[in-house]
Amino acid sequence: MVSEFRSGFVCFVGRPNTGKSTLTNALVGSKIAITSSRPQTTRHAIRGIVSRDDAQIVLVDTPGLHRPRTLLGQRLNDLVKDTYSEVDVIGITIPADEKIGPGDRWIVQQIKAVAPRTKLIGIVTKIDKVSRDAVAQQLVATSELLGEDADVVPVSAKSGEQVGVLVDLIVSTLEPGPAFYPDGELTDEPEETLMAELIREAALEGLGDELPHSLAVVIEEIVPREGRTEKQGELLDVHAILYVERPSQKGIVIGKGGARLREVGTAARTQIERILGTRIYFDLHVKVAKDWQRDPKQLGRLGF
Ligand SMILES: Nc1nc2c(ncn2[C@@H]2O[C@H](COP(=O)(O)OP(=O)(O)OP(=O)(O)O)[C@@H](O)[C@H]2O)c(=O)[nH]1
Repeated sequence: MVSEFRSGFVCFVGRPNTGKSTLTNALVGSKIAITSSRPQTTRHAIRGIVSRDDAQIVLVDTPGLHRPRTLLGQRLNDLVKDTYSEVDVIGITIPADEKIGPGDRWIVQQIKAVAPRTKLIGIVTKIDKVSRDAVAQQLVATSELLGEDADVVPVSAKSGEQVGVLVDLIVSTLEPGPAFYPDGELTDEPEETLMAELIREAALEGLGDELPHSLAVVIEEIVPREGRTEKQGELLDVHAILYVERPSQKGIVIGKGGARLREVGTAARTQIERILGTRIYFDLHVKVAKDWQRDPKQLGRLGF
């Protein structure tokens, strides 16, 4: 019997340095863990996609949860908590080589309070760093921390040991559902797609239903700015075109005196700089591509 296709959203949560990023990369494989598309169900960045014949796991990024000291910290935490209740599975990362402490307990408490129905998996990371006995002890401690309902799995993202077991476990906890990304592939040009998608998202922000299917963004060129000193850091000049279907839509996207387009650029730039860690200068243009939605050649050119 062929089992039903399963899919869902997963995020890794844990104290800093517990191996979340390394694990993400190990799961996603060589294709780097940046991608662009954000499905409707979550407002948070996708870090990677694990695609198999029988399942698709979408790894969602969350900034870390911190003990809030400021109002801004509180707001950030609220955002993170939204993610906890939106995802299907939360993997709590506990390093094998460090004792479970108040920081771990606080995170688990928060998650259980905010997202009581989200499935938890305890992931004991970095098992290559300690003895088998120490791993076993940490598994027991993690199980006590999370409660009986939670599965606990040991893994080394570095050696790859148990990575497949973790994927199997995650898949087994997901509900039947479709692949969110049809071919399951991450693009070979993740940065371009990411930029295009974030610009598109920013341009659609706050607009009604009319525009969404009529807007495509093409990154024409990414050019490193010359003459930057090491101290200034890299700056990328990014030339992008926003294609709309009708002249009336062009006005909407550009806004009065270009105000809206500038906002779009700023919003997308802020996000992209955060994700890529590189400064960006956007040169955005809006063009009308008549009836492109019905023209297969145009569609192809625009990456649809
Ligand atoms: N030996 C070993 N080291 C690991 C493993 N996974 C991660 N590390 C190391 O642990 C450190 C932290 O790993 P990250 O993946 O950056 O941890 P993180 O949880 O994403 O950290 P933050 O981004 O600070 O939250 C890095 O130096 C990794 O190389 C592992 O399986 N084995």
